[in-house]
This record gives sequence, structure tokens and C-alpha cells, in this order.
Amino acid sequence: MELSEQIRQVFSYADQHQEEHINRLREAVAIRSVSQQKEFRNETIRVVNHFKTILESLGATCQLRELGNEDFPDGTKAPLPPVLLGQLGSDTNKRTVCVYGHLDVQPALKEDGWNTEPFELIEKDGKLFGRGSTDDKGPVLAWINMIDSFKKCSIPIPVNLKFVFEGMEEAGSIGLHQLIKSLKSTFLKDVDYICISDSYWLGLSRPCITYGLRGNVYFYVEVECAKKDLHSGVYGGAVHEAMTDLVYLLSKLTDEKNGRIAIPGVMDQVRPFTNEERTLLESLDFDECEYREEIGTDKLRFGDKVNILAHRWRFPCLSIHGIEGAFFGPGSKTVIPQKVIGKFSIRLVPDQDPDDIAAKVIKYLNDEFAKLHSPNKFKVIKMKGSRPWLGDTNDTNYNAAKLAIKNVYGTEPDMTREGGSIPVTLTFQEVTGKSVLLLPIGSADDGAHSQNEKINRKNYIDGCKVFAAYLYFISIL
Ligand SMILES: C[C@H](N)C(=O)N[C@@H](Cc1c[nH]cn1)C(=O)O
Ligand SMILES: [Zn+2]
Ligand SMILES: [Zn+2]
Repeated sequence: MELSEQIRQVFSYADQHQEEHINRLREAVAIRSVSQQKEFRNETIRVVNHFKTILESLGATCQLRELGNEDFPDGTKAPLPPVLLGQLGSDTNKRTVCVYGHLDVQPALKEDGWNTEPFELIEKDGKLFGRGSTDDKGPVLAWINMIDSFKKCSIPIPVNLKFVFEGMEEAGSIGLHQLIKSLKSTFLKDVDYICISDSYWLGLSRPCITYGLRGNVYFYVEVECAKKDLHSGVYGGAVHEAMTDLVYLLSKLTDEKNGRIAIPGVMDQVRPFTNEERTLLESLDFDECEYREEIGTDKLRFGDKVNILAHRWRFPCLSIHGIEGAFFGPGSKTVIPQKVIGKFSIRLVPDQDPDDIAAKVIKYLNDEFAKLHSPNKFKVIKMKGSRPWLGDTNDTNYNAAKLAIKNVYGTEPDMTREGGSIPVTLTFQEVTGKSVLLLPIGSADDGAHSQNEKINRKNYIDGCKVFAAYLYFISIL
């Protein structure tokens, strides 16, 4: 099925106005909307207002929905950024597509190993470097560039659009689930399809459609041994050190030889791996060597494509992220930290449930701590949880996306799952009863959450075309 001449005009406009579209990304990247750090909360609020102004300038009607405060473990509070709801078009003869995206980003400091300032968009060799360039400000702006291109060409957008843009996704989408539920019979009532662009291609050149996400459950393990940090020459040998207890506990989370999760019962709800899944994974265009090189490692846990992809997407994994309170700077400080907080999370797959997994983790760590007979204060806290999601790939939403990709890239997309989490995806599906599609535009090597995050100029500009073509096919299928 071919595109109309009008959609081709929109494509030409996007090609000819690349610099304007890149400037939009430059402005957005410059807003330090780091949702996990309280000190940037004003910036997460500012970014939502920034996108409201852009949407309104394109003719959308917008409203901000307040979500109240975030409560922190230390008893403090901070206001949550509002959620931006937008609407463009209300023609009852057209279908309505709801686009979700997030405007917050992961933390980033130049000292983490960035080659450039993370909150300054810098182009080098066709790559646009900057925090949020691919996750998720770039893809959200590709939707906006698409609208701008239709408007400037005076071509009607073939569907009605609704937007749900939030500023807390990287911090677990606090409060958003309740809001989505409350919008069921109002804002979301007439939505026919939902589309999210917040995942990545499997490789560097072949586009994908994503139909599955892992969930996530995040834990803090606190151990406290003293009322202040201690000199290890003066107190070492006399105290039960908090760090020693914590390192022991963290070492008990996975099996030391193969890295499997060692918490009893955690694997019970994982669906069996079928031959059909194996065949699907075998068919995908994925280069193990390219993946290994991108990571910068000589050896992965598995040497073959099927196992690598299965363990990225459809089996759970446990990652230890850091230790708050531990000495980490250069030099050889001889300190015994007073209190340390180990941070780890487990990515979840169907049919695991975050609350059930949390209960198992908390019991296990309490049992292991009891074995130490330590006098230290000990606490395990479940911080946030999100459920895994699987979509149905054989409906108009997915067919429109497949045709859009075929028309923009001249190739069929790979059908992939994603190992990351977008907490609100399943909530959208359950509340609306409508199809949710993940339509990534970024490449596998974009480095979301990592140093030197980027989006390729070509992916950013072509993303706008994919979205235009997708809406066209939604309107005619
Ligand atoms: C896939 C998406 N772009 C993403 O990066 N999601 C985050 C969301 C998150 C943060 N904490 C828990 N979930 C992710 O998968 O880490
Ligand atoms: Zn992210
Ligand atoms: Zn994201």
C-alpha cells in the first residue's frame, strides 16, 4: 500500500527544515529535567510547561493535571511535575490516536565520562549528542515536528491526536496510573489507538516495532552501624561494619557462578520458553558481535543470539546499581561508613507481579540478615514497581506501523520486545481496552541512560516521517 502525494509533501518539508527541528531538540535538551533528583524538580516542571507552549503554538488545546507531592524515604516531600494532556482535532469522522511520551531524563554529569556537556546538544558525524536526545525528548519532538510539517504544508492531519506527556517516567511514573484511570470516561473515552515511541531498534539499520516490555521492581537495602562515619584505625576491628553486612547481602542476590537470581520463588511465575519464541528470535536481524562491541566486552553471559535476546527480553534479571553512603571518590580514605544503602532492581516478565516479587525479596533478605547475627539496623524498602507488558501484534495499529516503516525505509520491520520498562503501558491498555503500539525511531547504539547518549540526525528526521505515514495508514486501514 502506497502513501498519498500529500504525505510525500510532508516528508519533503521535514527534509528541508531539519535545522529548525534540531533546534527544537537543542532547546529541550538544555532543560535539566532529571526526575530522580529532587534538586531538579523545578526543571521537570519547566519542561512540561515548555512542551505545553509548543503544543499550543501548533494549535493544540492543553491542560495540566497536578499529581500532588512525592514522598521521600527521609520524610521530605517535593511537588510532582504536572502531566500535560493535549488535544489536536476533534473530527468525529476521524480516528483518534493517543501519543504518550516522557519529558524527564536520567541523571547525567560530564564527570561520568561524557565527551561533551550532557545538557548541550552537540552534533558530530550526523549524531546529535545530549541527555534525553533519544530517551525520550527526541522521539516526542519527532511527533511535534510531524504536526508542524503537516501545518506548514497546509495538509490536514489524517487523525485526531491526543497527548499524554509526563515528567516522572524515569522515576517510576508516580501518580500517573491513577490519573490515567480517572481519565477513562473523559479524555481517553474516544481514543482508538495508543502509540508510544520510547524504545530502540535492535540494530543499527533495520527498523523495529516493539510489542513487549519488562516490568521492574526497585529496592533499597539500608544497613546502619554507627551515628557517624568512623576512622577505621580507631574503630576498625571493634564494630560490625554496615558495609560488610551490605556487601554480604548483595552477594546473596545472584548465584555467583552464572548470575541467576538466587531468591527463592522468584522464577515461579515466569512463563516457559516456547519453540515458537525460539523460532521468532532466530529469525531476527541481530549481530552478537556488534552488540558485544557496543558494550565493550569480550564475553557475554551467553554466546548465541537466541539466549542473548531471550535474557534481555523474556527472562527476569537482577542488577545492582549502586551504594549510597559508600566512599567512592579518588584517594584512599580510611573510613567506615556510618550507613550504606544498596540499590538493586529486578526486571520482570509475564506473569511476574511486582508486589509478589517484593514480598519474596524482603523475606529472603531478612532471613539472610538474621544469619549474620549483626547488631546493625537493617531495612529493605521496595521503592517502585511496574508490570511487564505484551501487545497483540495483529491489529490495525500494528499493521499501520508496519506499512509506515515499509514506505519510509523500504523494508519490513523486525518485531521485537524491549528489556526496559515503561510503567504506564499496561495501564493504558487495561484502562482503554485499546491497542498499544511501541514505535521506536532510535538506533540500538543510542546509549539511553548511558554516557554520550545520542540520536542520529537521520533517525530523528525519518522518525517524523514514520509518524506521518503511520497516521495516514491508521486513517485508511
Ligand atoms: C524504556 C524506557 N525508555 C526507559 O528507559 N524506561 C526506564 C523506566 C524506569 C525507571 N525505573 C524503572 N523504570 C527503564 O526501563 O529503566
Ligand atoms: Zn529511560
Ligand atoms: Zn524512556
